[in-house]
Amino acid sequence: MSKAVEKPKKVTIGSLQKQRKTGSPITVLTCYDYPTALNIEHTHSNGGADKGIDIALVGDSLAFTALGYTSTSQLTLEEMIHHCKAVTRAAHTPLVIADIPFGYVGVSDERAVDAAIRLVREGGVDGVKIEGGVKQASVIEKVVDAGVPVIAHAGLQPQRATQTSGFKVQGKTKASALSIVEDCLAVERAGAFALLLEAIPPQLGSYITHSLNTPTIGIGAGNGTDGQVLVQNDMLGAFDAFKPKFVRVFADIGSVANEGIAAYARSVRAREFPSVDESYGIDQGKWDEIVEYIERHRK
Ligand SMILES: Nc1nc(=O)c2c([nH]1)NC[C@@H]1CN(c3ccc(C(=O)N[C@@H](CCC(=O)O)C(=O)O)cc3)CN21
Ligand SMILES: CC(C)C(=O)C(=O)O
Ligand SMILES: [Mg+2]
Repeated sequence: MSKAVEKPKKVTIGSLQKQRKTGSPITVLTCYDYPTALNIEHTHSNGGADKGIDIALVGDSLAFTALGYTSTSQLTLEEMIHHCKAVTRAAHTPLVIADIPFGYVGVSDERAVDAAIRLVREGGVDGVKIEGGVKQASVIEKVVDAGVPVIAHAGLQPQRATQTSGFKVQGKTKASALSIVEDCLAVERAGAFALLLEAIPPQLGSYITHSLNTPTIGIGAGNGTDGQVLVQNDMLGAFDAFKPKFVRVFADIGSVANEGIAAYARSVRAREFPSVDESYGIDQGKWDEIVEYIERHRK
């Protein structure tokens, strides 16, 4: 008897908490559209939770990587929803989380809650990510109360890059490290189900991970967090406008794509493409009859 192909089991908040308890690292990767979501779904072809990419993050980094903006603050909620729809058509097994774009948190609780609900209802995502700490704890609580699971994002907060004078490592002084620890404790108390830590020293990443009961996911936060996240275009060599220190290129599809496109252009110019096999041929006798017919009838 042939073994039935088992549908992979959907990742859940519960399975992520179990991974933290058992020390099985949580894998997170950004994705922005249907093909990048298919890449992530494909990692589950041999299993489910705990096997492939656990969380697909529709990050507002798509402003840079998918839309060519020069800042994430240019990204609208409508654009984010459009990308979430494409992602959720392909990503069925991972938990899918969307960044709430710039301009929706810190204005009024209602504005943030409405944005979170639209991302779930229209974008089809499972939850949202909110940058912030102590000051954003109450809005995180409101979003959670509205029924939308939240990942909090502390340390370097790219939506505040202008206020922090650029994409700079955080938590290198006593005051800064303390304020990040306070942020993490506050968002955990507010009900965030996971915590993303960006661009902090590895010791601080481990310290926070030991201080919380909530799973931590690091990007440039060292090897002591419960999980890791990278931007898919960065780790596939498909984005080079800037390259943070924490990026490792695991496969260079950017150069493969460039080489392929250049080879296509060369083949067209050399009239080497298309070949006979790549054309819809008919035999010459038939064509001769067609030409004769056309010549007789054309005006
Ligand atoms: N493509 C992409 N990758 C990312 O990792 C990313 C985005 N976009 N957009 C949103 C934020 C912005 N991020 C960034 C961007 C740049 C640096 C960077 O170049 N950092 C310097 C350190 C600067 C300093 O500490 O003075 C580095 O060398 O890593 C870090 C994080 C992370 N996120
Ligand atoms: C870099 C990750 C954590 C993110 O927030 C994004 O992709 O927007
Ligand atoms: Mg982001």
